Amino acid sequence: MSAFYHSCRYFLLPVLFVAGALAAISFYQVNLQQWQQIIDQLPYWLLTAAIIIALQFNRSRLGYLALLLLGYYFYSTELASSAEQQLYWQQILLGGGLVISWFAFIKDRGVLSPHFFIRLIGITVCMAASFFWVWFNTEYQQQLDDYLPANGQINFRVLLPLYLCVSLVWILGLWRANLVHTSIFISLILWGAHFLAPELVALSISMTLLAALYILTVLSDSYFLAYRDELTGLASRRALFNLVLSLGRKYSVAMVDIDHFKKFNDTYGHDVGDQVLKLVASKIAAVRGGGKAFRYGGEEFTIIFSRKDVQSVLEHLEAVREAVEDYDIVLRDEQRKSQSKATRSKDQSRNQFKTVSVTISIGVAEHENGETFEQTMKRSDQALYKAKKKGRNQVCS
Ligand SMILES: Nc1nc2c(ncn2[C@@H]2O[C@H](COP(=O)(O)OP(=O)(O)OP(=O)(O)O)[C@@H](O)[C@H]2O)c(=O)[nH]1
Repeated sequence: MSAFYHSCRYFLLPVLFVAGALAAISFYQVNLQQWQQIIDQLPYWLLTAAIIIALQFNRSRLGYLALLLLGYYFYSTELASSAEQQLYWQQILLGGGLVISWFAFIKDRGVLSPHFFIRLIGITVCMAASFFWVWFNTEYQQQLDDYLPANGQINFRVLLPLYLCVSLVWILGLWRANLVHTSIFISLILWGAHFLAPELVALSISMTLLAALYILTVLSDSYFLAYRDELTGLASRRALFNLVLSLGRKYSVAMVDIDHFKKFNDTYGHDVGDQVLKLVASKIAAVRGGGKAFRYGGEEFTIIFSRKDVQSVLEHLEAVREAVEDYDIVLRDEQRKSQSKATRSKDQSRNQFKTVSVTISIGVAEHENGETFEQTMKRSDQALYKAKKKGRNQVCS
């Protein structure tokens, strides 16, 4: 998966999705008014659900964020008068912004662990820092105005840390795109918008959206963990057996195995073996003819062709075999990281990149009437064994 595709899928897409939802809500705002009472209660229910689900699936950062948002929603709708909120809006905006941003940089940890106290201390420090920052800027406003350029007005100066946080979290989101991070980034934007442009989105709407986003993030992340192979990004064996339940009578199963992979691992090391597995997996995933690729386990892959007989899939499997055979894999030289820049450019000029290549063997079988999936798979395994015995790097049926 290219880095661009990755950041589109895990960062830009959710951001656009939330922006689209907000646009739709503001478009239908008039129609929603009759549901106002329910909408005002929704954040309580959904944020509570988000806390339970996030903690259940060990996504502690989203759990804590949902808890803090729930607390803030209760404070602003039930506890504080609007005069009190006006008085401390900068501190709360800045403190909340710092907390949300800090969450983007830490890891999910167990709730019942010493990390819980570290999170509490962190939240307290963020709030204290924001109170101090606002006090400092107000107290020394005159002196700061004298020394700083004209655009260093009080509001801009007070909120400067927030702007920096948004930029940092945004950059981190593009670089390390994942759904939890994107949810944190969106929380930061909606948090800022609530204070700086309150007319844009009602608090109940933004809280409801965030709670829904957290729940979706946790559930889809967990689905991904269960059904995707972490190393190659292919669907996992569990996903394969899920798909089997929906297969009709006509399908073909191909088993793919990298040739002499043990020797490869022994020669180049397990890390390089992992790199090669990833690259081979990307070639297998590109199979045409409606094939769906899975990592079966180790260096074995399975391709399922629904509604296809063996004769019609052979050319596509042959194309995959050729693609792997023709692929010169350039190895990342781990030593290069520790070399000086000068040595590295000398190495490059001597063209010292190491390239390797591997081959794969494939066995394929077609489902026959009365057979279970396991039996068809066993026959494709036997065909794979035949391919290995005949000298490897070929497709057998
Ligand atoms: N690097 C790496 N190696 C793996 C992984 N999973 C399995 N392997 C290795 O794959 C190798 C499989 O070797 P074998 O099943 O003996 O077969 P082979 O060497 O590929 O030989 P043939 O199948 O007979 O061509 C073992 O050395 C495993 O350690 C993995 O995730 N990463």
